[in-house]
Amino acid sequence: MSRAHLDEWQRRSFDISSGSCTPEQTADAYRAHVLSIQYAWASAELSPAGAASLLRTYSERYAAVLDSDDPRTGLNNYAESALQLARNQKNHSDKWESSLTFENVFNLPCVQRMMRAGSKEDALPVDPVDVNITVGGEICRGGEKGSDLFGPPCGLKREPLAHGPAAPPPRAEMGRGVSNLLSGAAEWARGHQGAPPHMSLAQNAPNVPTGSTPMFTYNNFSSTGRASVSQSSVGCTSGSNVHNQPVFFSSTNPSKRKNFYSSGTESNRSSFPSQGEQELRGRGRRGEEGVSTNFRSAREQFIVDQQKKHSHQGQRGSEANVAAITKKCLGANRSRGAASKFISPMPRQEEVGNSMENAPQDMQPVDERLKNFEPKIIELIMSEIMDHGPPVAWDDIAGLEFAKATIKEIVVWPMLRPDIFTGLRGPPKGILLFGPPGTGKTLIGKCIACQSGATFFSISASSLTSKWVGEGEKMVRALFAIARCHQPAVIFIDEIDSLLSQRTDGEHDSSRRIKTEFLVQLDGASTSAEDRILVVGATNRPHEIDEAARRRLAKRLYIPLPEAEARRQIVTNLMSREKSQLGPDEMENVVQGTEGFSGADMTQLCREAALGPIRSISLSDIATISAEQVRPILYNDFQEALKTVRPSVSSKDLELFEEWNKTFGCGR
Ligand SMILES: Nc1ncnc2c1ncn2[C@@H]1O[C@H](COP(=O)(O)OP(=O)(O)OP(=O)(O)O)[C@@H](O)[C@H]1O
Ligand SMILES: [Mg+2]
Repeated sequence: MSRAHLDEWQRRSFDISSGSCTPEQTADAYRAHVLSIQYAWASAELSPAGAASLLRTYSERYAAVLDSDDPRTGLNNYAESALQLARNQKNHSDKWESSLTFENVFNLPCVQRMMRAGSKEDALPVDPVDVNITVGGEICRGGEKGSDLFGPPCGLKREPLAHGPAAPPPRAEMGRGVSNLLSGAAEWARGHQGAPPHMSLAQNAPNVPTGSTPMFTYNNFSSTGRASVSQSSVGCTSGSNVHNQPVFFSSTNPSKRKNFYSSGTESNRSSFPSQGEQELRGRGRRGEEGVSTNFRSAREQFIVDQQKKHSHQGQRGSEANVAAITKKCLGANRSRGAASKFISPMPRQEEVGNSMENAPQDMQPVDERLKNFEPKIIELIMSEIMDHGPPVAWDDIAGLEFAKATIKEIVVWPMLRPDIFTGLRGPPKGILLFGPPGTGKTLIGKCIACQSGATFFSISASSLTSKWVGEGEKMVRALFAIARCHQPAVIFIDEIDSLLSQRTDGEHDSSRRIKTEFLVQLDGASTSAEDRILVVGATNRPHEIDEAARRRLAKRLYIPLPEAEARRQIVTNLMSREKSQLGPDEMENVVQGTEGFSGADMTQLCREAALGPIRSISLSDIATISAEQVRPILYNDFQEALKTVRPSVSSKDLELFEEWNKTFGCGR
């Protein structure tokens, strides 16, 4: 060990053995010893055996200081010290002071209302019953039974129920906090309005009209069971509003806890509506009262669905409206991410109401052929899958002359002159664009969308397959049905391999059904010969496509890597939009140097080269330099870019595509 290390070691050893150090200092010294040993061992200043022995010794001593129960020599009381420190810290809430005082709390409208209600023996004009509890058929009131659980609000006088109206409690007794005051006032008021004999626990200014039935009753509730009931999710069948808030219940006896949830006489139960009904009624009431409810449990939804199923035809329109209002995102336009807002798949109560009244007529399915489809599916396809995107012209696609000519022949002309393209000249129902990644398949799809004049449905396979079980087939059926209503139509399915991959034994049933449905639709079994619907699929994994699907996608066009001329065109196109100086020879060199590049690789190369002029600016100038002062893109930038941008398609992959093209492709 070096001399400096030894000095340090010595000093710490004295510290430890002197006996005058605090446990913290001793622990620090041991810890420092351990680190020094680790360091010396790592830098080979100590033999492994020596290091191991020292480490063991000092780690044990260090641990002994940490774990010691003796507050004088050990650190085990560190938590206490930490708490002590934390206690001394002021936080924001310490500075907060309530603006409510004993005086002004009586001026609050709700308190005034309660006090008026109490004195008039009227029903309380305040909101809901939050807790209705029968205890063994007796009246259980705070302070009389289970006072710990349903204890009286602090400082409130209790009046027996049998007593007539009494004066409001004195102010001085109500002064221990607003919540106590409110619940206390409610409790007090309850005593004067002839509450039913089964009910006597009110936390939130309850209002229980005579004859109301509690949702839960408790027969065996013991006064010794300690529990705190804040506000409860239990409701009553009266017209009261119900707040869904938790019951916090802790009983020393588990059977009591069970009784809390399950007890209730048969007669009680038989007179109750089912819980589901109650929940629905409760929610219906909430809807009437304008309290928005975003959440529905699966059970509630099931009940609603059942009701819908059995209701009359007129409901269909309202469902359409619901779907129209509940705009969900699917397919390419769906925005995702942490910041994107969650959209519930269910319509909110108020939306249902509004939609029935306000939705325009055109939101409803107009075509007879669509009447068997759920409006929400129709709306999804109509609003999200039809996609026109940014304009792309045929000239924007470099090379690929054969593919472009074929597509024009199949897609564009028949759309323009359906009268000529009949019989044997009729266009195929499906075409497949296949080839290595980044060669322009999706670009062609966008171009068809802009140039064909047809209604264009751009749908990603995932938006069909990721739907709930059973929805996928419906989506496919609806897609074709809608396309039929909007002829001429092109259905473009990017990455079609994920939808129509070969069927295997182990695959999920739902994806198999989607595939089958798609094949049926593609086959035209449910479409007539006159239908002008073209399916265009694009894939870079053609060998994964099911043979049945392959047959139906009759025109299979290979979209190869761009040839020299096409590469030149891509660079020329992109450079024409920038400030660049590339002589003909230099251009030729770039073209020759990019053999095997895809269209996407070429684009990437140009982007990289375009950064060259920026990189040549010094850091101090970058903030101030004007756009005109940035030098043009030069051949040198391409040379530099070529050092980092590599072709993304391997020659082995290329062979596979060529092979597949020879076997199944329709090119020359
Ligand atoms: N022939 C081309 N002409 C002009 N640009 C092209 C061409 N091919 C590719 N590109 C460029 O590459 C980008 C990617 O192309 P595109 O998305 O169409 O590839 P793709 O064949 O669909 O790839 P993938 O199989 O991976 O989906 C395009 O946005 C375009 O900038
Ligand atoms: Mg693509």
